[in-house]
Amino acid sequence: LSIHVVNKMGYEEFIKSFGNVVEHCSLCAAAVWRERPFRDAENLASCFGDFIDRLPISGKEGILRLHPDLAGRLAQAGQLTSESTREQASAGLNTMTEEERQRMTNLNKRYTQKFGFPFVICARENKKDAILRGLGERLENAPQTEAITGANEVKKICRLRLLDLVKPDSQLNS
Ligand SMILES: NC(=O)NC1=NC(=O)NC1=O
Repeated sequence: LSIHVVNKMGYEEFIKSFGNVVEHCSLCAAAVWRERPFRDAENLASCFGDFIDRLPISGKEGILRLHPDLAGRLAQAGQLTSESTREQASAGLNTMTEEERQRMTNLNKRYTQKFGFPFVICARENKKDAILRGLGERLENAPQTEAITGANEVKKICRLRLLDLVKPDSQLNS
């Protein structure tokens, strides 16, 4: 997509195109549409980021609750969205040993029990060892801290998904 095409979209088309750049949260796209026109993909990503930053803690937690666990039940059942499937595979989460998977499952369960939302990290910026380490470390954080830390990871995931969708004109045969 060219940013010029994006800027001409009505909100239905915009939501259809960007409804999953924040996992299962088309509300974000529905809200960000009003900020058009966007200069480029980075500007579009920062509009999504600002929307997430402006949410109250309850809204940030809500966005985190919409995320699938890493290497969790949905992943093992092959029921992740295509974006999540690709991201989790890129971190090597689909090639874990049984021991690693067990450790991930236990840590995810402890994290979700403590915070009331799942552990979210940008899988494209981390490999499985960093993810397991991050999960163990962040488990010690205060709830308020983790809602914000998780939301910042969602912003990284969202930006990378947008950069996949919106290409600079130089890269398009427009
Ligand atoms: N719980 C998660 O962190 N999920 C995910 N992170 C990603 O980068 N993709 C996901 O599906």
